[in-house]
Amino acid sequence: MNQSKERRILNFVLQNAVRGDPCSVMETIDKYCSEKEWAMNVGDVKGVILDKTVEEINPKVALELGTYCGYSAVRIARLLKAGACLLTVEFNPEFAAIAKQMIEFAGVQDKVKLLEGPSEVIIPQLKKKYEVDTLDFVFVDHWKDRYAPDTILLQECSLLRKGSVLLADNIIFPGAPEFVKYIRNNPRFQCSTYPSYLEYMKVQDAMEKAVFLG
Ligand SMILES: CNc1ncnc2c1ncn2[C@@H]1O[C@H](/C=C/CNC(=O)c2cc(-c3ccc(F)cc3)cc(O)c2O)[C@H](F)[C@H]1O
Ligand SMILES: [Mg+2]
Repeated sequence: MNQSKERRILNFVLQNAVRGDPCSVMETIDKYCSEKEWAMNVGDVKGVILDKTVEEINPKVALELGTYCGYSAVRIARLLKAGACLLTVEFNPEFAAIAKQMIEFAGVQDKVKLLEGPSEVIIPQLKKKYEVDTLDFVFVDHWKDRYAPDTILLQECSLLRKGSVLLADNIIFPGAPEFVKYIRNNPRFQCSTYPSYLEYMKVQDAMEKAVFLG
């Protein structure tokens, strides 16, 4: 049966990127997805906003919702200090398998734990099963209609502490209107919007940063 786009992206990385070099993996994915086949990685433009947010927070424990091919997992993990870790959640087995190989090829596997399953199941397991106390940083990039319910679930599971930072992708395109309405009207979050561009396109997009006030 014919290969998936995600499999083609992984193969292009395995054949063209430098093993153990996260930047090389990111650049190679960006090259493939801007020149050959578009894919929904956060990309090299919004990726700089992600980088700056991660560097500012310097998280010990980070969570990502929606691993996809592992581009942003590699992007985040490369910036994590010794002893810090990224938990990334993906429920599509094919994507999870691809992301696992992508993360290992990039050499960041010691900083990343890929949790295969739906966020609504994994989030309530983070404390007991994955020994998480609270999350310092959450990158939200899965189904857009799940951003708000999962933000509520994170609070219900006491996974946010005063100062925890959420960064949500695609606030403009495809958009996450329920999330924006929820988070900007919620006195427990201090929100800021970062206008940018959709990955690999001259289309406006934005990221929303929301700091939990406790
Ligand atoms: C709901 N719970 C989940 N649990 C675990 N993994 C999940 C869950 N939900 C999804 N996943 C997993 O998270 C990923 C989903 C990413 C969704 N991302 C997008 O749709 C998305 C779309 C565009 C886009 C822009 C222009 C255009 F013309 C068409 C599309 C751009 C973007 O940057 C995006 O992030 C993965 F695929 C899915 O299995
Ligand atoms: Mg996205």
